[in-house]
Amino acid sequence: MKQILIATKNRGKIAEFKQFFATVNVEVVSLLDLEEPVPDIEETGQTFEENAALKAEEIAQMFNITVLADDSGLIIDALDGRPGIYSARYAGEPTDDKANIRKVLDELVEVPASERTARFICVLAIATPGEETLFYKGYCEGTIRTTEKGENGFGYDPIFIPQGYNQTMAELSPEEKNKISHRKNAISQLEKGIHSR
Ligand SMILES: O=c1nc[nH]c2c1ncn2[C@H]1C[C@H](O)[C@@H](COP(=O)(O)OP(=O)(O)OP(=O)(O)O)O1
Ligand SMILES: [Mg+2]
Repeated sequence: MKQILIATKNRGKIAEFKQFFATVNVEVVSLLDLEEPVPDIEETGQTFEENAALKAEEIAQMFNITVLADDSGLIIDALDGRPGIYSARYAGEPTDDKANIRKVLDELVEVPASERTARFICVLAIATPGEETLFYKGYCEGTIRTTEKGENGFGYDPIFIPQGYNQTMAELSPEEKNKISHRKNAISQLEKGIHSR
């Protein structure tokens, strides 16, 4: 079976990529599967693209193979786009999903339902040594609840209601999330060969 190395340590992302790539018979290998642990890559970029490229290119160089990386996050209009590229470390490091959710909900306490619009973004970077890195982008529009709900998924899923739904992303089954998510939409661009830069 063909394999793809994905430069991530996020178990939520890994589970989703396993589902996507199973449909085309590609086995997903992540940084958690390697015998030699790789150090965390510092996400020093100012954009999702820069951080996705940092992760993909560093691991591609390390193993001299093609590598896929995912940099993603939540963009909230009422917070001027925050947490944005800081989504994972919004409440500090090490990353704590529940603390991140609490911080977002605290910052939105005064914000009425009609102004709680947001979107998830996913930028995929594919790096091959000696070649130009390719980027694919996907979004998922929605709104932010005032409390958490649901146990599935990861990250900000328990407070994000996708447009057209009345459940949170964390109440959807993995299959349902994978039909509408920002990650799915980025993968679709990849499959169609529509790179964003
Ligand atoms: O589908 C999602 N559902 C809920 N939350 C999500 C999703 N997708 C990204 N997110 C949040 C989680 C994390 O707070 C940040 C990603 O940060 P990001 O640096 O790309 O990933 P990460 O540090 O968890 O793993 P890694 O860098 O090893 O791939 O956005
Ligand atoms: Mg990260």
